[in-house]
Amino acid sequence: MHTQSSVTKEIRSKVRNIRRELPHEQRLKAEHGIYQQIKKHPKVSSAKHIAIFLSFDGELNTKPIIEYFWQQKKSIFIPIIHPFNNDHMFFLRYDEQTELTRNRFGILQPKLDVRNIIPYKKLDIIFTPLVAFDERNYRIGMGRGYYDRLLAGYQQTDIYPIGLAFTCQKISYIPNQPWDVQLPEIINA
Ligand SMILES: Nc1nc2c(c(=O)[nH]1)N(C=O)[C@@H](CNc1ccc(C(=O)N[C@@H](CCC(=O)O)C(=O)O)cc1)CN2
Ligand SMILES: Nc1ncnc2c1ncn2[C@@H]1O[C@H](COP(=O)(O)OP(=O)(O)OP(=O)(O)O)[C@@H](O)[C@H]1O
Repeated sequence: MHTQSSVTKEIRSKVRNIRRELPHEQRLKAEHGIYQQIKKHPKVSSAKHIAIFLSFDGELNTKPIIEYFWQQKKSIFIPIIHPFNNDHMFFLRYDEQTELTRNRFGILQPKLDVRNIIPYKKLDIIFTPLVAFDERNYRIGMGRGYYDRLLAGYQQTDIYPIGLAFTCQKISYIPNQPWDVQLPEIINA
C-alpha cells in the first residue's frame, strides 16, 4: 500500500534529482529570472530584515542575491541548526565578515554566536527553500519539518514567506499533511 508519506518521499527523491541535474545553461537563465523578480518585488524592497539560505543540493544559487541585499544595506539572516535540539533551527546575522562552518547536513551556516541571533518575529521576509511545490503553493521540503514548524501561524505575524525554486520543481499536486504550510508566493523561473 502507498501511504501518503511514501508518496512524499518518492516525490522528494525524484525532484531532488531533477534539481541537481538541471543543465548549467538552463540553471543560469532561471537564476537570472529569479533574481530579477526578487529585485523588483515591493515587499522585498521595503524589507529590512531578510532571512535566506545558503544553497546546497542543487538549490538555486542565492549568493548573488545576498550580495545585492548587502549593497542595499539590508540585514541578512541564515538558518542554523540548534546545536542540542536538532529539530530546531534559528536565524543568525550574515554579513561579509561572518565565518561559516558546515552543519551536520554539509550546509554552510554562520558560526554560533548568540549576539547574532535574531528573534524570528523580527524577520520581514523569509525566503523559504523547498524541494517541490504545486499549483496551490503547498511545498515539500527536505523532510525534517524545519520550515513547517517555523512558518506555522505566520499569518498571525507580519512575516511574509516567499518560496524560491526552479520551475522544474513544480508538480501538479502535493498530497498535503495537516501541518503543511501553504506559501503566499513562490518565486520561480
Ligand atoms: N540551503 C538550505 N538550508 C537549509 C534547509 C534547506 O532546505 N536548504 N533546510 C530546510 O529544512 C534546513 C536543513 N534541512 C535538512 C533536512 C534534511 C537533510 C538531509 O539531507 N537529510 C538526509 C539525511 C541526513 C541525516 O539525517 O544526517 C537525507 O534525507 O538523505 C538536509 C537538510 C536548514 N537549512
Ligand atoms: N507544525 C508542526 N508541529 C509539529 N511537528 C511538525 C510540524 N510541522 C512538521 N512537523 C513534523 O516534521 C516532520 C517532517 O515534516 P515534512 O515531511 O512535511 O517536512 P518538509 O516540509 O519536507 O520539510 P521542511 O519543512 O524541513 O522543509 C513530520 O513528521 C511532522 O510530524
